[in-house]
Amino acid sequence: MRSMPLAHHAWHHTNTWHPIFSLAILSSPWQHFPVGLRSLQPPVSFSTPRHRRPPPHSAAACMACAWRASSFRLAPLIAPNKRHSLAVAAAPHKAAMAIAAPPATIYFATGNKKKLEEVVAILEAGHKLPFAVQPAAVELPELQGEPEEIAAEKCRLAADRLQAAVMVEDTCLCFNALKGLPGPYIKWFLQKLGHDGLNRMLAGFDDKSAYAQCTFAYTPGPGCDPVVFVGRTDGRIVAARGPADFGWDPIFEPDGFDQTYAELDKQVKNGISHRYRSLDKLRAYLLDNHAAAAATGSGEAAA
Ligand SMILES: O=c1[nH]c(=O)c2ncn([C@@H]3O[C@H](COP(=O)(O)OP(=O)(O)OP(=O)(O)O)[C@@H](O)[C@H]3O)c2[nH]1
Ligand SMILES: [Mg+2]
Repeated sequence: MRSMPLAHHAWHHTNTWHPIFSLAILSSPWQHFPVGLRSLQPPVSFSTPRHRRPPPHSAAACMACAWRASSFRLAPLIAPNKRHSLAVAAAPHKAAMAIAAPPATIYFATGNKKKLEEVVAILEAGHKLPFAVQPAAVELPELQGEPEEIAAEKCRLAADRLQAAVMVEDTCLCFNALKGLPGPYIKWFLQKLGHDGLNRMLAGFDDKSAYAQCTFAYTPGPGCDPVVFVGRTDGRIVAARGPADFGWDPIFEPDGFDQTYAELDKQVKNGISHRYRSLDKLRAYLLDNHAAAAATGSGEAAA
């Protein structure tokens, strides 16, 4: 342990499980998920460090850590939590390592077809990516906590399930009068209350302002801590207008428009949406890493 570089020490020993996730998972539909996910139920995985290699391992031998090192140096837009900051601050040996190129295929794991449609449209409309993004229909648990932590954990679970590079997103609808609620719990509020009920939640408030927030998380593979990117679009909650084929689109009117998300042309929504804003940051991050890896000659994208 004494010979373990400080960054690795920080990595392995600050990467502890937040109890709120264990509670969420124990009390969620998680229990019914297929074997790949079930095998991760507490206490097996969640009480143990998330890095699968027994610490301490050689930093040079760990491409996962090499990737992390490059991502921390190259992506100031990432919203690092305390653990990340610690790892970044204490990563001198990592900085010396080669930059790993993004994998050739990244899976977008979601159980929501409408999200998938928008992600595909947003990616197709922007800079061409030097790697493939493939959909993976994976049912992921609805976790509790802060949006960044929820997205990161979804990402870890999906990467474990698919044994691949994965991106996921988690979407919030936040009412300012309710200090950000329903936030990440909007799915349940929408299911139980519908558009009218969501409007009625604000009946006693003058402030109808709200924001839609999307948090993308990406990991190059199982065992690697995800990086997260947050995008937000401000607006207000209105009586439902427009097609009701995607969630709460009919009751969210983005600032600067007199149409709801549902009424807006899809291309317009995909140019201003919370999803566009976070996915655009992830795209920039992946392109930067790809360019940096190419510049250092550290390699072709791995399969
Ligand atoms: O009107 C909408 N416009 C959007 O742009 C949008 N994005 C997500 N949603 C809904 O908000 C909840 C998020 O929950 P969520 O992030 O957990 O998604 P999900 O469970 O459907 O899929 P996933 O978690 O498998 O990816 C779910 O009810 C989604 O249908 C949206 N509704
Ligand atoms: Mg979900």
